[in-house]
Amino acid sequence: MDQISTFGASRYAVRDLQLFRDADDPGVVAALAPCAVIKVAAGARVEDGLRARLYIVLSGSLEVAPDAHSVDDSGTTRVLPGESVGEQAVLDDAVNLAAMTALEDCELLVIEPELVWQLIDRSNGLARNLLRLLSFRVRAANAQLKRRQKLGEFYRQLSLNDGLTGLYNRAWLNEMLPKLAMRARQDGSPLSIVMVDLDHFKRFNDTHGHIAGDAALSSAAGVIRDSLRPSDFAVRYGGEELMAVLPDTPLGLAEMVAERLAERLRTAMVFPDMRLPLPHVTGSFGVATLAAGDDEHALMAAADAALYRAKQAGRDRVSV
Ligand SMILES: Nc1nc2c(ncn2[C@@H]2O[C@H](COP(=O)(O)OP(=O)(O)OP(=O)(O)O)[C@@H](O)[C@H]2O)c(=O)[nH]1
Repeated sequence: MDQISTFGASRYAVRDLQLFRDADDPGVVAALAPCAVIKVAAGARVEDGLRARLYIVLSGSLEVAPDAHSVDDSGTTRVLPGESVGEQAVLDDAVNLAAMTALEDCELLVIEPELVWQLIDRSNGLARNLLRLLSFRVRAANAQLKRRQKLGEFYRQLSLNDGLTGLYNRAWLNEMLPKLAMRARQDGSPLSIVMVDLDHFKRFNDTHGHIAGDAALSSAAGVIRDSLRPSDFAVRYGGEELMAVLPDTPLGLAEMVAERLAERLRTAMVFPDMRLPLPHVTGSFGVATLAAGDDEHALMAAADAALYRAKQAGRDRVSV
């Protein structure tokens, strides 16, 4: 990163610099003449020290990562001849955290911050160009932020869904059931749940293999998902334990929903592949409704107790 010349003695002209477009009056040209032109070899970092400076690429190209501490390289920009980097750090007098690396041998014009301010005072054209550039940068940063938010939301959704069945998972239940219970208490609306435990599933796995077991689980999950209203939720909260969460649903209606699920499960097909039809699986169902003054733990315990009764009574049935 050696100084090889001054701008005035170099082969470059002020009109080629984007920031100085329509702002190349003789005063500006004279002020820029003593500024350093440096050479940076391909692959080398532009070492800015602790002082922000304005750099304008005269030849070659730079890659700029927004923050030298950032680990991901999404959001890096390529700065081409005539374009500048570092103007924001100069304006707010901050240390330039951007990591600048030469993509090929480069020549850069270096403008010290004091001179940038003097030039802004002197040239309306430069001030206008700077404002335009900053406005463009703000828009680009906002767009990137939006993209990241969307990506974050995508991964959040992913973390709340079960990979095998696509149903909501235990993390979802832990986050959402307390909220649904609180809303039900506040609104005075009934909240019911139906716990489903597949019957003799260990035997099914042992007889037909784990892959067939996975297919049976997916089939059962599909039955639940496809049988509910859009406002209900289907959850896989354990290995072979599924649940329907039914807001605004009193106990009697929840029991009917459970009966419908039991019936559909009895007849649902399980196909791990097209050559091997498998026996149907059945489930035991425990239904409960949030009682006045109770919380989600009491609701889960009530449904669990009902499920236990369904198992004890011979499985493949609904208990309240
Ligand atoms: N294939 C498959 N099996 C699972 C999965 N998660 C849990 N299981 C199996 O589910 C079985 C549950 O067995 P148990 O809890 O003993 O109950 P069960 O055999 O269904 O008997 P009952 O509940 O009393 O009717 C175990 O063998 C688990 O390995 C899964 O993701 N895929």
